[in-house]
Amino acid sequence: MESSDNTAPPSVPIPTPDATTKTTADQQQLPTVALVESPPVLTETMLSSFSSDRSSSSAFGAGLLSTGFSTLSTSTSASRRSSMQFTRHVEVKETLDASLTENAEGDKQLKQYVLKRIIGQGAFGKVHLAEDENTKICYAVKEFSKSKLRKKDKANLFKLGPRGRGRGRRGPEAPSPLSSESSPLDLIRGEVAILKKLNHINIVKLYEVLDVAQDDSMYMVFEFCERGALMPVSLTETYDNVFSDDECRDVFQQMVLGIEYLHEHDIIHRDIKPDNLLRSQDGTLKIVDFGVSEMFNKKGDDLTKKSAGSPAFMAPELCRPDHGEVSGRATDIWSMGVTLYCVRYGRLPFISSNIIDLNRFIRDNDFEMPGERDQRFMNLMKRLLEKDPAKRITIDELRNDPWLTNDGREPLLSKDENTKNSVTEITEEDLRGAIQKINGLVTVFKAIARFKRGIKSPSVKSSSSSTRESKDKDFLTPVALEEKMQDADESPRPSITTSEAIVAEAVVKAPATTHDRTKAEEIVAKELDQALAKVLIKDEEKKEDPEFSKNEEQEKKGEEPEGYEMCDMETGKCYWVPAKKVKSDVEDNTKPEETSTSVEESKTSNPPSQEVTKEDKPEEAKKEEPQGYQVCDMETGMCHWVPANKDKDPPAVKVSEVDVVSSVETLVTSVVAEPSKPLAPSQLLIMTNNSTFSTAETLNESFSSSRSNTASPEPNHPGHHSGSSSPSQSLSPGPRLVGKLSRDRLAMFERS
Ligand SMILES: Nc1ncnc2c1ncn2[C@@H]1O[C@H](COP(=O)(O)OP(=O)(O)OP(=O)(O)O)[C@@H](O)[C@H]1O
Repeated sequence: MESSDNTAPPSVPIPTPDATTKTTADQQQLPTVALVESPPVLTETMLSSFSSDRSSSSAFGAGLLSTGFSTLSTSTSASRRSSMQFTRHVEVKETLDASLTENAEGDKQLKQYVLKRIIGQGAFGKVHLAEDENTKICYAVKEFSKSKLRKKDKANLFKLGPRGRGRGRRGPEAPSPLSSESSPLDLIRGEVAILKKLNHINIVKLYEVLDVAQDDSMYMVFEFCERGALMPVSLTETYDNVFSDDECRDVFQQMVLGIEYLHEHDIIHRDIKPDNLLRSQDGTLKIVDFGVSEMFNKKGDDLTKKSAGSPAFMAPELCRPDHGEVSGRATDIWSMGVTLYCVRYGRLPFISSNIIDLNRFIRDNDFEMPGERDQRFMNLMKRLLEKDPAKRITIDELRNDPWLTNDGREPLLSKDENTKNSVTEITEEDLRGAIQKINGLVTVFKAIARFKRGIKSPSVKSSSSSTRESKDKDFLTPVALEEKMQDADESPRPSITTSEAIVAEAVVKAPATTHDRTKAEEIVAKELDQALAKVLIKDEEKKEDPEFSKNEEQEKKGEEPEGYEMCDMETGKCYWVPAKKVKSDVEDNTKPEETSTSVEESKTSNPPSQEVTKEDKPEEAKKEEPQGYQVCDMETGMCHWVPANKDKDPPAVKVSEVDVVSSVETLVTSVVAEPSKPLAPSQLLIMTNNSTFSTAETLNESFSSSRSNTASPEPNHPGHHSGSSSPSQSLSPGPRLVGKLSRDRLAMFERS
């Protein structure tokens, strides 16, 4: 790859680990692989300022850049458009033997990077502001939980097959992270391989990848984008601090340049949204997060069947279950259109309180631009948000758009100049070399073992003891909560399900958790431990199960245990299902279920968790209307069939670890994102057998009234959408609605 070192300021050498004052014994023992000769010394922003843009470099010195967007000088944006985008290609370092130490000030330190504070939270870990102790240059260090990544990756295996595995997906020949040669870092190898190849001012620069062998974390060191994300996006609120016409144009031009560069090199980003567009101190836009990006090996090929990205930014052609192949370039352009709309108006063009309606709106509805007076902007938006991908504006057409170029007064940098820092095709060797491997399959088993140990935590108490003890505590256990609710209600009340109670219980504690996700997680983790004791197959039972013991032994020997981990594709939460159990559970599921009135009963007659498919529903096979309902977690899409018994109270819902974990995950997200509006227990999404959505509360009401009227809820065939919207459809959407949600999950909802 072309390097423009001659344009960069002189390098300040960074000491090798040996010379680093905080070198640990571990670092000395284990080799650091693939250290490169010229380490990064300056952020991309600084480099471009020094090399190509005198005005922004002086602005940097004057401290102008620490203020808001309005400080962006015209000369800076003009120079972006017209001068060469000097960037310096820096090799990405790979360090497999990093240690997390503590320095004299009590700050955590990873090699020369002193972790100063947390600046963000990603799906797989925190993002830290770090300072290089030698150069004093700041970086954003993104932490990844290996176990979370692995679970997600396994889930992707079920969902997508090997081609879709690993962050930053690519060709079918990508080695499986579970192959015998795998290392934990293989889980991000695709993303690293893509990032290593990119060299553009509007794309975040990756400097180093580090694995801390002895714990669950690995790290990616990125250039620090001082001004963070472009803007917050909310499903419910409008962001007031919208951008001026010039600022919108500047942001969009930079977006177009960055995406043109990617597309020209056959990389589809697939998750363009304001959250993934950060800004450096001088207002330079940086496209980040290549976790779901895809690189196509064949020139011009961009057809993909995959769905990824954030629902509110997804193109209409992706908003259909089982959509066929779509053009990845066109979907990126749609997302750019939604992003431009957000930047201009401070809100989303398509808004709905639930994902199914949102998808319908995106597919079928027009968007509005009330008060917009610039006809050029209106025309551009219509071409960006064109429902037919074949008619949608292309990047080449965008280059000449009257609004984007301000009628030719502010032209873009030429395509040749913009794309000349070529990306060479990622070869198999690149991919394998993206991160050097030292660990083998052992690591996989360690991760599984760790996960299992997590389930069988010694701190888990028996349900009775935990219930008794918790009465003394300042929060309610599920059982205590249930009792309390029943006391408060004169009429016999349908049994509150344990998963709801767990959520409810954590909600009780939620106000105290405020924005601190870590605290919230700690609190719910404790809750989870107790809850798991109630809902999981007991350890004793497991130990008696010869298949289970066999698996344990196999694992100890380092052999692959028989069975599989069942994972929620979105959250990556998994649990282990021994091989024999799988068979019997599936058989069990084909038999008509007894109505169970307690979690204990349901636990013995059913597997801890099974996604409900048509085949699973017992009565459907007999072509009878099934009596009962599905309980679905609106976040994960995990569903359970619960048979109804008209003469009795509605049965307690089976609860699995997956339910609990994902409920808690949803709760944590909600608590952290909207501490003032924690999820109520009734906000668990329940899909009744007439396929309308209702909350636990409305369902309970409907059962109560059906009992008093001795009439059962009208059963319709599952899968048939009534079309009527129940009041419960106005469920709180939760912050995740604008987060990532896979197409498959929506399909699952719609099929149900
Ligand atoms: N290079 C960076 N410079 C400054 N802040 C950053 C940088 N990268 C991430 N952040 C901050 O951290 C937050 C979380 O980023 P991150 O990309 O990890 O989250 P995410 O979108 O959930 O991605 P992922 O799915 O990959 O975990 C961002 O919103 C941003 O505020």
